Amino acid sequence: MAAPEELQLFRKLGIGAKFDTKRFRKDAERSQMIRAQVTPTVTKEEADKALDFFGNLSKQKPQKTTTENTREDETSTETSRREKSTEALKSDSYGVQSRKGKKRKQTREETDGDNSDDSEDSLQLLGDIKASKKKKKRKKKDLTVDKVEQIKQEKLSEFRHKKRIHVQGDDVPPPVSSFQELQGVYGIHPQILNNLQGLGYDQPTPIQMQAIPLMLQRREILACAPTGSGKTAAFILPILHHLREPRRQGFRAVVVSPTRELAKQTFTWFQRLGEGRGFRTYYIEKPAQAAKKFGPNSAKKFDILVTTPNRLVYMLKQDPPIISLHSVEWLVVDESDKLFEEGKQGFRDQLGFIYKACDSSHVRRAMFSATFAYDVEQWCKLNLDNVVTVNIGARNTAVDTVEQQLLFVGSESGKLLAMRELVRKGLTPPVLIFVQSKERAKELFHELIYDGINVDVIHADRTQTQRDNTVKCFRTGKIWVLICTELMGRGIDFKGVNLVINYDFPTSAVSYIHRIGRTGRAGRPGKALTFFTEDDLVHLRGIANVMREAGCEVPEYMLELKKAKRKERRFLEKRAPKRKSISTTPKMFVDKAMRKRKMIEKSKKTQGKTRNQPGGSKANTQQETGNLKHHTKKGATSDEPTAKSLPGPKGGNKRIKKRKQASNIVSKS
Ligand SMILES: Nc1ncnc2c1ncn2[C@@H]1O[C@H](COP(=O)(O)OP(=O)(O)OP(=O)(O)O)[C@@H](O)[C@H]1O
Repeated sequence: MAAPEELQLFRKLGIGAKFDTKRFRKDAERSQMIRAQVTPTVTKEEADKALDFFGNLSKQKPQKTTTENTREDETSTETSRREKSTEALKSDSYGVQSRKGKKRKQTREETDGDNSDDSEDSLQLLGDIKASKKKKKRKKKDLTVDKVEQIKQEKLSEFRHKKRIHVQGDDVPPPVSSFQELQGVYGIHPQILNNLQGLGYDQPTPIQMQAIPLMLQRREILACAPTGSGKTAAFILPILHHLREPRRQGFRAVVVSPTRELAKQTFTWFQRLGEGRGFRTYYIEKPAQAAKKFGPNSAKKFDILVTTPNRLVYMLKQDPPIISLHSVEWLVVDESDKLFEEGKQGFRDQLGFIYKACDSSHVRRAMFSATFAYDVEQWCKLNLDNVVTVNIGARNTAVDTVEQQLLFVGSESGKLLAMRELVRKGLTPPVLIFVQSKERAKELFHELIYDGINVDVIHADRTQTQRDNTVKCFRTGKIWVLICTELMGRGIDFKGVNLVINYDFPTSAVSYIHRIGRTGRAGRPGKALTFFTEDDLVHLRGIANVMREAGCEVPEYMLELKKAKRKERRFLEKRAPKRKSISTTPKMFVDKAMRKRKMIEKSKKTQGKTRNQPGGSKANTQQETGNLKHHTKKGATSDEPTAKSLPGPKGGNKRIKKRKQASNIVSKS
């Protein structure tokens, strides 16, 4: 600082002169020409520190250069944008929100973490703007990938929700929405897609959407989907894809079904869907015949085996075994809950035997059914490899395309009256009638055929040829009404069955679901009518519940009936109530009809023999063909009396009229 005398001299000399106080501010201040600026004694940092009660500022980074500031601004803008989009994602999800919430929170935490990282990096890399930008870009990309994945998952859940597909398991592949996708993603052979198109399969059904990709990824599955929803194609397609081409390696795929009729139907579907691919599918019709056919090496000609458990086990148990399952890559158990049943009616032991016989290290298993059983699920979870369960819709429900109705008929004789009343009003064929036993099937057949209805019957006592012919005639419309037992309850796909009549009440809700599932298939409409008497009250509640679930009106009292205990239900399932025999036709008429029929058959045989002598083999062939024609013409193929072999229509009609007058159906539904 200059002395005061010097300053005074400076002022005197400077009188009149113009002094640039701005330029020489310091000198002006020193000479006190202008007032010196007060420099704060406390710096900004010091002031801020004093106000920082929670010590936040101590964590603050040092001041940055302009460039750094700009970058930080960008980062904070980006952060807030990310936060905003995360918030947006959070608010637009529904079903996914709860599950994804945690992940989102984590993403946000990661995002926050990213920001601090960014700032630290920018400090470390002072001036190295390029490097910092690169890293930021990568992070931005990572985040976009996460977001895209998240949106994809949400869309997937939404799609599954819409199609009522419920899955349980790890790494479940996304469902496909079209068959074409299967070609794009999995390389399904175009010929198979052509075959699908030829069959009129435009869109996959929900079970096909999910089960096909799973099996194509060689995942073991337990699938449960409503009756008539296309489960057969859902397992046939992946099998055909995995087998690639025919090989001389022996059976590489085995499908086990509970009945011959179903096995034969599945065999036909393998041929239709695999047309043009050259696969050789074998259906065990007669084990003895198969034994001759296979020999030690000849079974190698075949690729796919479709069978019932008993036939296969019989062949496996021969010494040496007639058949080998060592090369099996796919074991499919159709109607799995039925095959898992224990005891006389079930096939659990046989299934166990087959399961063990498929001992290749890379064998995969798939279980399919329309109804769910807890023990099958538990078994699958314990024994299958990383199993995925697929359920379509609610478990153990009937399809809503079937209009269901219950009819109280008072007593056993009331059933026949109700049946005749239905015929009087007019039935639209084809119609399936379920009874509880083969004896009752025969009895009802005798009654209905007497009424002049185009009816036939199928049950376990009939020969294989008779059963096959009956099925064929019903499929082709030559028979309009088919009486059957539980044998036809599962899996059989008769196109366009118009009405299912439960003449005898089913002994369980599961049996009811399968029986009425013979109609209303593949989205078509159908009707189901169930007769009940007081003997059936114990099962009524269960079936009423199934009906209500499917949206049918059910009287409230049925739902309030006493619920049978689990043990009791199990017992009742296996034992249908004893019922009075179905008979209103006097025995005399039935016997007369039988005698007449036998006489006709006998005379035909003798005629055939005399006409064709001595050419024996030719004669037999002609006779077989002749018989077949005769049966199909009349719409009956059995050894039971046919419409024509019974007493003339006149007497029958009079009696029918009387019966009709007497019929008085009491309906409570
Ligand atoms: N994608 C599809 N598009 C059109 N029809 C189909 C499709 N898939 C299957 N179908 C038809 O639907 C009908 C029922 O199929 P399928 O017999 O496989 O049913 P399901 O689920 O096995 O029934 P169930 O439980 O009674 O055995 C068949 O006639 C079949 O041809």
